Amino acid sequence: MIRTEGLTRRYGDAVAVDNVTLAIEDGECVVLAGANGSGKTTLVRHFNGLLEPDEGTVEVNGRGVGADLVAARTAVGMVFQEPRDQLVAATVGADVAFGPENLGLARDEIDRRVADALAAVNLSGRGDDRVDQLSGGERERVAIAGALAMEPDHLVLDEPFTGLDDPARASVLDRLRELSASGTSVVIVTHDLRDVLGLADRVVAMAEGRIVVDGPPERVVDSLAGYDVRVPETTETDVRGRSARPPGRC
Ligand SMILES: Nc1ncnc2c1ncn2[C@@H]1O[C@H](COP(=O)(O)OP(=O)(O)OP(=O)(O)O)[C@@H](O)[C@H]1O
Repeated sequence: MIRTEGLTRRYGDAVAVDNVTLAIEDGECVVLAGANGSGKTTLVRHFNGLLEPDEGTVEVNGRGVGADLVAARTAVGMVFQEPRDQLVAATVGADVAFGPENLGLARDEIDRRVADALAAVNLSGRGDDRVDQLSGGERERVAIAGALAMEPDHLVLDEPFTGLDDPARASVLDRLRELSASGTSVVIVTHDLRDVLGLADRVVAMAEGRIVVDGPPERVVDSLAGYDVRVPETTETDVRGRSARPPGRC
């Protein structure tokens, strides 16, 4: 579980996250929505200790994040909006293998994870491609694969679908659904719910650093309109489609 209690974070005098208390259960698929500047990224950067709260606490799996940063970063995988900054190796395969190698895993296990992760982002067979020759969307997919290969307890993706084509997006969404079903919590940060609303167990919306909406999509979708987030035009169908799936799963 990821839990924040009274989390407040300021940049200078400006309050970016304002007294947020939030618990994300294992296996829960949460869409964290809100307009630009509402505090989404600032909030999730606390989940693995990239930021420290000015006030309040953050726990992952029952432990304070600041007490063991390595444990928090192993437990919480993150993919950010700017994937370029997250790629570290010359080739696709080496980049995705980088994290698992640092965990000290056996070669077979690393190879399995890399192959699984590349398949999940529709990049099977592209392990030898040079990272500097990839398109922006392909880099985004490599960054997602790198996070998947870590097999974290909790996975946070910040605007993960902007540069992905339809097949890659569908493939990643399928994998996220599988991960959630197997107990990984998935947090998708976005101001555009068109792809993800039908998959979420829960939608949390922020405005001006506070949580203003929190509930299952079918209950809260009508209240999202006032918060500058984009919802599917066929919301009714999507939400009904989602509710036909087993509860508590992405
Ligand atoms: N490094 C920073 N220095 C100063 N102010 C910042 C910094 N990062 C964010 N902010 C401010 O904090 C507030 C929340 O920003 P944040 O990036 O968390 O919002 P967001 O909801 O993720 O927005 P977006 O959808 O545009 O990514 C905004 O007013 C932003 O300008």
